[in-house]
Amino acid sequence: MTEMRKGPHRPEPKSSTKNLMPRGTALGAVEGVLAKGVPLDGALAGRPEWKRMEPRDRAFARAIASAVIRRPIALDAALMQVLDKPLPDEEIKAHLILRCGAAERLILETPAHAAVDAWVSLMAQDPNTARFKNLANAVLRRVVDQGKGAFLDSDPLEDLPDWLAERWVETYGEPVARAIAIARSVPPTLDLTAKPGFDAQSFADEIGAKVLETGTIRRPDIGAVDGLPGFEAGDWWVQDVAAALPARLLNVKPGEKVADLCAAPGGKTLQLAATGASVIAVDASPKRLKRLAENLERTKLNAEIVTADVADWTAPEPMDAILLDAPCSATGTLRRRPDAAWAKEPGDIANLADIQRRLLDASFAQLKPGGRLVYCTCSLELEEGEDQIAAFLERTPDARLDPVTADELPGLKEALRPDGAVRTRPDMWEERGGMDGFYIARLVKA
Ligand SMILES: C[S@@+](CC[C@H](N)C(=O)[O-])C[C@H]1O[C@@H](n2cnc3c(N)ncnc32)[C@H](O)[C@@H]1O
Repeated sequence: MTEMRKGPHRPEPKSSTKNLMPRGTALGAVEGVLAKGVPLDGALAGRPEWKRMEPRDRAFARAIASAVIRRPIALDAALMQVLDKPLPDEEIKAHLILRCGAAERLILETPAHAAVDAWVSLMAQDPNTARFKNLANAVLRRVVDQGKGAFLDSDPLEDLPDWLAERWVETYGEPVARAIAIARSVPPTLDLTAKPGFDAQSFADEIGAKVLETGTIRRPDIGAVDGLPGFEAGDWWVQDVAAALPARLLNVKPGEKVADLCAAPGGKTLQLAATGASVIAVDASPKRLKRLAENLERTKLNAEIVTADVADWTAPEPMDAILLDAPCSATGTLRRRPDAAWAKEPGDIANLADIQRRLLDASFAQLKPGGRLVYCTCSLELEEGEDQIAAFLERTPDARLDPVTADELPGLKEALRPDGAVRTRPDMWEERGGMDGFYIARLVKA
């Protein structure tokens, strides 16, 4: 997913005023996400005009929509400094237009002369909102001067669905929960994993990036990934710094028989295949496996692809090593997918934990004695991580935790739990742009 950030990679709207199409697209998408829980990608691509839009306008629409979805309540706090009273509850569309306009002014920092007329026109176009057009004009002209303080003071925890914010406060305590919410409130970095032997430092210098201690190449701006040098050659792939850890911690050696379970779209399969191991990639989704196959082709790496439910899959022979990246609530990735917060419900977590339990038992059964399994989820919820593994160890006498050591996590000791499992959080490496929240445990079979 690409999205606009401030700085040199920021796509500007094609004309300074009245560029209505991308703004109208953003408005429709925000409505889909916040009111109906539709994923942002689907809400944007589902707009009839999407196919006709130029990449620049698409990026602009996505940037506005993402900005609103990250900070809806903070934007309301700013608007309330200018409005005499809130809009009536039923004026959903007018409210969303004000939020979108305020996001452009306050977050994307579009000057009033380039943004306000367009939002006033969108307000005027719809007979249901037309009577708010003068209000929109006045509010969006003044929202920076009068509302910026309230925007900056607003608590990012309030921009999350209540049940999720409450959960994080209960699990991690309020200061950490707030730090996680702050990490979600700004656009993420571009993180790349390179093939072994690739000159990551020269590449990083070329694209204005840094090589982090764990080997990930990180650039502050996402920009257009397929335009970067080395994309066609398949020298690297997009992968969050924390998402790159599980495959590394499996310590795969050339020639080993390795299964990547729940593999698609394949970031971790590529890492495993690049070690020279013999890799089987299993996933239940043919559509996602197609992307995995394309990724293997682009990077010129090899893995056997199997379409199957991991709960029913039997390995052709006992495996030396297994990576299980189980389906999860993905609450650790909300800084990359801020819209996903509205697509979840509290009950999802118990259902997913149940699926993870079954997949974990089935996966462990495919290991040879002495084999190792890395279990991971990109979730911040204990039921999908710490609690899941504690229960597994209790019911599985031939399993033990193989503690990860501090030198396996260069620069990231804070992610090491006392028991040797790993817990990353979006607020870790905050000054460098954070990371996805992952739980990772390495298990060994007796
Ligand atoms: C977290 S994603 C995997 C991401 C992937 N490992 C990567 O690094 O690109 C979870 C995957 O599990 C797959 N999945 C969900 N339930 C499954 C099941 N019962 N059997 C096999 N795959 C399943 C989904 O299709 C999805 O691709």
